[in-house]
Amino acid sequence: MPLPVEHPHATARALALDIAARLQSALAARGEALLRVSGGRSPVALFEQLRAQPLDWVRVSVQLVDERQLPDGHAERNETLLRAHLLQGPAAAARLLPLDAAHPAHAALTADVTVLGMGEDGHTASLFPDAPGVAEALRPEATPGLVALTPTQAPHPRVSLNLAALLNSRHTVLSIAGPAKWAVYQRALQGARTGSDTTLPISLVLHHATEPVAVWHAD
Ligand SMILES: O=C(O)[C@H](O)[C@@H](O)[C@H](O)[C@H](O)COP(=O)(O)O
Repeated sequence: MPLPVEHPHATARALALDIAARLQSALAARGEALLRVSGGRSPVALFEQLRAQPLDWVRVSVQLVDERQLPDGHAERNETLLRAHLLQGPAAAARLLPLDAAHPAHAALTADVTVLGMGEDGHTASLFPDAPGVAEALRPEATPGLVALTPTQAPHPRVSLNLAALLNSRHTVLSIAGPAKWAVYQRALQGARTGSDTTLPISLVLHHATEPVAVWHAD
């Protein structure tokens, strides 16, 4: 397991600049780029910094790592958040790849950058430790794909990329804020050193990543 690279006292602007530089390199190398992002509440500031970056957005695809199973346009859908805060201004030209069973190939793509969030229960994307069926979704050797999961402690049934799909990324960012999430990350890192901690799904990302995960921690 490569040790994570930690960025303490992180700002949304510094993370946006780092991500934009990586997308720019991908565009230069391959002519297109895939950015995977999380939903939840935390990424709004990042999205607003990122959308203003001078990239050739028309060649950038964006995909969520998870979605709440709610009607289109619902305020609690991650896509609604993404459209309101990232796919605006220059970034409105980016292509949003749907995250649904009708497009299984999208879940198997290699991302250039994946931005993960984390809950205080150690979940990432919608891989909640208490969700029935999560063990299969957390098998690193599973075929990269989409899973349907229903957490018991969080609202809404979800669809999520499985661990194998999340790991399919040239660069992985874990973006967290506040002391409580920092403490959970520290526990997950401890577990990642042994590889046995399936109670904190983020620990498995840290353990199985083949490149160092970049941990951006805002105070
Ligand atoms: O749909 C979701 O809920 C997310 O993708 C999820 O994995 C999120 O990143 C964490 O729950 C952190 O969420 P907050 O940013 O709201 O704390």
